[in-house]
Amino acid sequence: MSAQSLQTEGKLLKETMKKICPPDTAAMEQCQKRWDSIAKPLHSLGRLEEVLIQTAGMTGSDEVHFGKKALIVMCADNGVVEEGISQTGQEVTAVVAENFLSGDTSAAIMCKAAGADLFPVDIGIARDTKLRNEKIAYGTKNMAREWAMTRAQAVCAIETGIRMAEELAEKGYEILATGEMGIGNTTTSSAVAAVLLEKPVEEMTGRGAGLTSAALKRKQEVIKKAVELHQPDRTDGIDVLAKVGGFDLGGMAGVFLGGAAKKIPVIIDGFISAAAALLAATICPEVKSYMLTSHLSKEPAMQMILEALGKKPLLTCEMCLGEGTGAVAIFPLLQMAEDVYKKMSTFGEISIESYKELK
Ligand SMILES: O=C(O)c1ccc[n+]([C@@H]2O[C@H](COP(=O)([O-])O)[C@@H](O)[C@H]2O)c1
Ligand SMILES: Cc1cc2nc[nH]c2cc1C
Repeated sequence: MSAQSLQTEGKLLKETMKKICPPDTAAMEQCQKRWDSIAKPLHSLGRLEEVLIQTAGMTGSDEVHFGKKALIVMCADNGVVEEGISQTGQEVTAVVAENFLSGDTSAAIMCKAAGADLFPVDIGIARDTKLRNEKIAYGTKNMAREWAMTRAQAVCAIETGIRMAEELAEKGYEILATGEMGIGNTTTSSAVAAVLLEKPVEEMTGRGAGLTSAALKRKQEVIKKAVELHQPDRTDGIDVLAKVGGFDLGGMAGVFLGGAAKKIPVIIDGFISAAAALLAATICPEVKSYMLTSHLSKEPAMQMILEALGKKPLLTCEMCLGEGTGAVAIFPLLQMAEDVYKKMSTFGEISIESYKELK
C-alpha cells in the first residue's frame, strides 16, 4: 500500500456508514398487507414471508424482486496456521480458491444449480493466484505472536468488500451471498466471536474443517494466547479485525456494509461469514437490517452469533463447509417465495372472504 492510499483509507468506509439508514416501514407494511391478501392461510409461509417483508424494508418497495443473484467468495490465508490449528496445510487455500474458476468447488456447483453468478476474490492468499487480485498481503501475520494485520490493512480489507458490493449492485445484482475460503479461518472467527460476545474461548471454538480432540485443545490455547496478548477493544470492530481477524473476514464485513449502503440484502453463510457480520454490526449497528440469514453452521458459536445479531437461521442441516454454500442454498427458497408473493391470486380475486372477515 502506498503512503498516499494509507492516508485516504477510511474515507469510503465513513461515507458508506453514512448511507446506511433504517428500513422503510411503510414498504414493509405494504408487503405484509399483500401477503395477508393472498389466498392461503395467514402467515402460512412463515419465515419466508418475513424475509420478503424485511427485503421490502431494505429496498423501500413492496415489489420485491430478487432478480440477479451473486456469491462473493473472499479467499485469504491466515498466519496463525503455523501454530498447527488446522487439519490441512495452508497451500489448500490457493488450490481450492483457483478451483472456483473452473467451477470445481461445492459452492460453484451450487451457484450453477441456483442460477447465481460467482465472484471469487484473492484478498490475501499466500501465493499469487489467477483470481481477481485484491490481495492486501500474502496472508496475515501469526496472531499468536503479533497483530494479524495493521489497522490500515483492516480498513483496506473492509473497503475492498464495500467496493465489490457496490460494483455488483451497479451491475444490477439485487441480492448478494457471502462466502470465504481460507485454511485457519475458523480460528480467527472464534477469536473475533469470543472477543465481541465476551464469551469463553472454549465455548466459541469448534473443530473447523475437522480437527482431532488434541488439536482442538491447542487451537483453544492459541486463541486464548492471542486475545490475552493483544487485548482487542470489543467496542472497536476494526481493532478486533486487525488484532485477531483475517482479510476474508474484513472483506465480508465490507460486503455487508456495501450491500446495506446500496439497499440490497446480503446473506450470511456459516460461522466465518457470521463472525464477519458481527464485525460489520459492531462498526455500524444499522447494517443488521440488511442481513438475511441462511443456515446454522455446525460450529458451536454460530447460534450465539445469530442470537447476538437478533436473527434466526432458515435452514438447519448441520453443514460446515463454508464457501457460501449455505447462503446459496436459500436462493431457490427465496425465488419460490417471490413467485408465490407475485403470482398467487388474492382472496378477492378468487371470490372468497379473507381470513380476517371470516372471524
Ligand atoms: O462456514 C462454516 O461454518 C465453516 C465451518 C468449518 C469450516 N469451514 C471451512 O473450512 C475452512 C476453515 O477450517 P479450519 O479448520 O482450517 O479453520 C475454511 O475454508 C472454511 O470455508 C467453514
Ligand atoms: C478441501 C477443502 C475445501 C474447502 N472448502 C472450504 N473450506 C475447505 C477446506 C478444505 C480442506
